[in-house]
Amino acid sequence: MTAHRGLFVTIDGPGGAGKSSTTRLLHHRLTSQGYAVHTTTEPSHDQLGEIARHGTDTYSGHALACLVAADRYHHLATEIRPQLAAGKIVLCDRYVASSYVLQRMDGVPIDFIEALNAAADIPDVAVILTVDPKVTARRIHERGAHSRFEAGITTSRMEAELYADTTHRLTRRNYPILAIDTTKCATEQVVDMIVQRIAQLTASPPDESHTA
Ligand SMILES: Nc1ncnc2c1ncn2[C@@H]1O[C@H](COP(=O)(O)OP(=O)(O)OP(=O)(O)O)[C@@H](O)[C@H]1O
Ligand SMILES: Cc1cn([C@H]2C[C@H](O)[C@@H](COP(=O)(O)O)O2)c(=O)[nH]c1=O
Repeated sequence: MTAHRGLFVTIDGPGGAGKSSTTRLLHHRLTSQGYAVHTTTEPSHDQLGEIARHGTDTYSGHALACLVAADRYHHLATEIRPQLAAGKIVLCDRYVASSYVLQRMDGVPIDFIEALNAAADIPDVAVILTVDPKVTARRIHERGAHSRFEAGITTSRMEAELYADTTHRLTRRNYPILAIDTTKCATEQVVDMIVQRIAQLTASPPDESHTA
C-alpha cells in the first residue's frame, strides 16, 4: 500500500514547540499506515548542513543566512526532490520559515531573506507549530538549549512574534500553512491533525469514468 504520490511536508516552529517530537511520531504513524516516508532535517546532514548546525556560534547574520540557504538548495537537489520523485512522503524538520524567523533574530533584513529563499520549492503542507512562549521557555529550560537562539523567555517571545509574521508572509507566497497550537495539545493530537491533512491530499482523485 505504498502507491501514494510524493508529498513534501515541512515542520517549523519556535524552539521547544515540538518539531522533532512531532516529526518522529509522524514518521512512525505514517509508516505504520503503509505510507513510504523519508524523514530529514535542516540544516541537513550533508557537509554544508553540518557546518551550519554546529557553527551557529561562529557564523551569524548574513553569513549564516547564506550558509543555511546554500544547504537548503543542495538538500532539495540531492535528497528532497529525488525522494519525492520516488513517491515518498518527505518530512522535513525545519525549512524556509525557520530562516524567516531565526535569521531576522540575527539582524538580517527580511527582504534579503525572502530573496535568498525565493527559489526554494513550496511544500505541499507547511506545518507551523505555535505555542505560548512561556511554555517553550520552560520546555527548553527542562530539556536544555540547542543553540544561542534559545536563550530564555525574551528570545522565545521574539520567536513567537516572528513566526506569526512569517505565517502571513509565506501565505502570501502560496505556502499552504497548517498552523497548530501545541500549548495544550499533546504530540499525538498534533500528529492526528497532520495525518488528516496528508490523507486528504493523498486521497485518489474521483474516477472520471463515473462522472457524466
Ligand atoms: N505537544 C507537546 N506537549 C508537551 N511537551 C512537548 C510537546 N511537544 C514537545 N514537547 C516537549 O518539549 C521539549 C522540546 O521538544 P522538541 O525537541 O520536539 O522541540 P523542537 O521544536 O524540535 O525544539 P528545537 O527547535 O530546540 O530542536 C521536549 O522535552 C518534548 O518532550
Ligand atoms: C533551518 C535553519 C536552522 N538554523 C539553525 C538554528 C539552530 O542553531 C540549528 C538547528 O537546530 P535545532 O536543533 O533544529 O534547533 O540551525 C538557522 O539559523 N536557520 C535555518 O533556516
